[in-house]
Amino acid sequence: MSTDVTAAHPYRPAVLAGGLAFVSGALSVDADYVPVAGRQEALDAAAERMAERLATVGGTLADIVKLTYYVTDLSLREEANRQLERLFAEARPARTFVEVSRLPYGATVEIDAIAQVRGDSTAPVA
Ligand SMILES: CC(=[NH2+])C(=O)[O-]
Repeated sequence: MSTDVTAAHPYRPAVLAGGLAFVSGALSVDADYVPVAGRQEALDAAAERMAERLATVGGTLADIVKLTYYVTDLSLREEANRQLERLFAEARPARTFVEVSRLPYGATVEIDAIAQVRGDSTAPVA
C-alpha cells in the first residue's frame, strides 16, 4: 500500500518530543482514502499506516509503548487482540480500545501510538 505520509495535512504523521514519538491517528483507508473492506484487512491497513507514520521519525513497532484503537464496531476487539499478539508477541504495549460513532473518510479503524524511539535516529520529520 502506498502511503500518505507526505500528503498535505495540517499535522505531521509523527512528532518527536522528549525522546518519545507521538504518531497521528492512522486510518484504515487506501492511498486514495477509500475505506479498506474486511475486518482483519481494516485492522491491518490501519496498523500498517501507523507503522509507516512512526517510521518517518525513525521508529519501529518494537519502539511502541502505547496504542489507542478507535473503531466503529467494538466487536473488532477480538481480532485486534490477535493482531497485537501477532505484531508484538511478548513485548506488549499498553493499549486503549474505544468505539466511536464515525471516523474520517468512512474508515472503520484508526490507530495512534506513542513510541520510545531508540538509537541514533536521523530520520527527518515529514
Ligand atoms: C486522520 C487524522 N489523524 C486526523 O487527525 O484527521
